[in-house]
Order: sequence, then structure tokens, then C-alpha cells
Amino acid sequence: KVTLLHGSHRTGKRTDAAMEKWRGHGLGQFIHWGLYAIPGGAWNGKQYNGAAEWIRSWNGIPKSTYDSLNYSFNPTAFDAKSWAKTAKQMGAKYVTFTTKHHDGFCLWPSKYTKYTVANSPYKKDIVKAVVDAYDQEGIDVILYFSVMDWNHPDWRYDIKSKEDSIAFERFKKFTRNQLIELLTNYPTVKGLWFDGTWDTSWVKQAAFADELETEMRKLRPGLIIGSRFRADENGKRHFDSNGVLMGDYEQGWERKIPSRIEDVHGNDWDCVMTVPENQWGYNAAWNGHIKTGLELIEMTARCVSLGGNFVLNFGPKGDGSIRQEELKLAAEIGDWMKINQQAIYNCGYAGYDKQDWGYFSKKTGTDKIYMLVFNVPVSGALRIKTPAKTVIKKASLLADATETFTPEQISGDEYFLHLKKGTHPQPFVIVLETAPGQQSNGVKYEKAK
Ligand SMILES: COc1ccc([C@H]2[C@H](O)[C@H](O)[C@H](C)N2C)cc1
Repeated sequence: KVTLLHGSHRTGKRTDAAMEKWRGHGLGQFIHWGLYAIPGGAWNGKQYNGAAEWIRSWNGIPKSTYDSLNYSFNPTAFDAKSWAKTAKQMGAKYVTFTTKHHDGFCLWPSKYTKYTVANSPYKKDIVKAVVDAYDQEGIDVILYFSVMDWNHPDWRYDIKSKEDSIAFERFKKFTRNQLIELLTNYPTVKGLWFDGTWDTSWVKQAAFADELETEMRKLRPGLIIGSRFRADENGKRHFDSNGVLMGDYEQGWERKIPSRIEDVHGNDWDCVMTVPENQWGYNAAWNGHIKTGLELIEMTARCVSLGGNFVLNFGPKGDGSIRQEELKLAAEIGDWMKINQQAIYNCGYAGYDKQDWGYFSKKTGTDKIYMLVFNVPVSGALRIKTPAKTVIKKASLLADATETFTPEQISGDEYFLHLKKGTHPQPFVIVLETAPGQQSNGVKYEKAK
């Protein structure tokens, strides 16, 4: 163990109500929207083959030309209420919304730069519209904020001279001002999702970032900040020099999901996921593999079964409308969630051995276990291996409690549930009412100390 001034200030999960609520969300929505949605991954008829929200970094466009896009930003089809309704229908419990991406364009009328929505034909405060609309639907709002700001003259990738250092001091003040401004303008937001924090210039700011995190938490008690915001004084990010998670949850699961519980090191985490392989902002030409509703439902189940949240990304078009393919996916996911949401919300890791047929989740604070079945074995026999002697008092279909299953016990902690051939359109959920087991001599089973 090394002594750290600016490492993690907490070990283990947060236990306050705000974090418990976040932990129970299960399914969230990410929205990437900004000037990059106008070109939508192409420029002068040429396709940019990177991520659409990074098109400014393409040498196919003069930077100044991209930067002038604020003068053409007029999303006449933007309707935050309809976005929030779509999220509600899908069953999302929170939304992570881009206030400012790497290009530096602010979707709120910041006082600290001219490069905002106020200096666009649209003029109005988009962040406020989104916060109000999602609040009204009872969906929590987390604000995405990129520290890296390609538009700001004082941004530096590293600090190599006195001039760099003077400029970056101005940039640090600017960043703090914008963050305090966001937390002050939109007091109902529940957290901040930081990005653009990997460059050396920011990694060198361990003390400043630590103080800023403390200041934000004091301003907004309960605020949720992930592991991506700041590095410790040795430049360690996400996990400090002692291997302790920075911030309140791990933000490293970007377009990837842990494969087993050991991978999450007992921490909270979220997985943020794109529908195409790697497009966050709107890209008109969706190339490569486009995930289906069933794939995304399974990813949601897998994340919840490992104690995390699954956050699915939407990239609205330059006019503010959501593309048909995303609306269709939201509806498919929502249809499944309407029947099976009990196995997702306020659920976490069950501690049951992973089986090939799918995933277990456990209703937090109860002995209720869910079996989320994606792959019925040809035998029709679903194996269950409980973490310890456990009595299964009842097994029934979540969608129809009158459909019950009589577990066949094959050992002290192993059972089979036998399905009738081809009876359930997959994926479906079985709910197990369980109780701690009794040893054979009737003595109450005590978990090993
Ligand atoms: C350098 O590789 C990167 C850097 C930043 C990203 C950004 C994406 O633009 C999107 O905002 C994602 C959440 N973030 C990690 C993705 C890959």
C-alpha cells in the first residue's frame, strides 16, 4: 500500500440511498447529440470511417469549417418530451446526456464560452429541455461532460512550456466554472459521466481534480461520479495506485461487458453500449454489425446478473429526431421489459453458478431469484446450482404465476426444472421463491463464517 493524497477516498460500494437507487436502475439510455449529428458521419459525399462524433478529427474537413456548424444548428424536430416518452416506453430508469462532447459545443447557454446553443439559430437551452422532460417521466438524469475541449484555445494535450501551463490554468478554471454552472442550473441531475480525461495535461491535475470532485460533491450531496473523472498523483486512472476504484462506480465497460463476477472486483459499474459496433453520434450509414433487440435484451440481462447497469446509446439526427431503427429497438426492448422488468429493476448478482441456459438475478434485499432464460437446452432441463443449501419453495413463470415448475432435486444444492417442449417464446423469466436450507438434522443452515 502506498500513501496517496489524491487516490480513492472510499473503499467498497457506497451505501447511501442515492447510490442504491442508481444501482437498482438496471437499464439506462445514453444520448449523444451535438454538431456532429449534422454531417452524420459524411462530408461532401465522402464517408468518414471513424466514429461519427469524432468527425472533426478527420483531415477530410477543415477544423474551422466544422467549428462553424453552430451557425447551422437548428433542430426543428427536437422534442425532448418525445425522447423522454421513448425512454419511458423502453423501460430506461436513467439517461446520460451529452452536455458538451470533445468538439466543445455546449448544448446549454454557458456563460463561460460563446460556443454554445445560444449562438446558434436554435438559441434555446437544450440541456434544460432534456432535464425537465426526463424529470417529468420520472427518469433520472446524468450529465455527460467531456473535459477535453477541441474548441477552447486554452485546451492542451500536454503541458510542455510555461505558455502551456498558463493556458491550462485558464482552462482548469473554465472547466470548474462550467461544471459548477451545470450543477447550479440543473439541480435535479443525479450525477456526472466524465469523458475526455485520458490526456497527460489532465492526468497531471490530480490535486485540482480531487479538490473539484470534493467541491461538486459538497454542492450536490449524493452526486454520482464515476471512475473516469480523475487520476491519482501517480497518474493512475479508474483504479488508484493501491488498486482501489476511483469515484463511485467503474466506467471502464465501454462497449464491453464483464464475463464473470470476479471482473467487477466488488464495485458498482455501468456498461455503455452502441447499437452499431462503434458509433455514438448520429451516423447516416450504419455499417457493420447492427445489434438486434434480442441481443440488447440479453446484454441487459447479463449486466444485471453481474450487478451492473446497461446503458444503451441513441444518436439523434441533426434535426433532433430519433432514427426509425433506434425507435424500433426501444419498442422491442420495452415490450420485453413490460413483462419481465421485475427481473431487472432493483436486482443484482445472485451468487448462483452461471448456467448455459442464461442468467440469474436476485431481487436486492430478498431471497427472490430470477432465471432469465435465453437458451433452452434440447433436454428442456434447466440446471440450478444454488450457492449453498437452499430450499426452492416455489418456481413459476414470471409472466404467468399459474405456470409452475416442480424442481427435481439432484443433490443438496442442485436442481433441474423441466420445461415442456417448445412452450415459451424466448427469452422468458422463471421466478424462484427460496429460503435458506435446513441441514438434514433439522439444524438451521448457518453460512460459513
Ligand atoms: C480514443 O478512443 C475513444 C475516445 C473517446 C470515446 C468517446 C466516444 O466518442 C463516446 O463519447 C464514448 C462514450 N467515449 C468513450 C471513444 C473512443
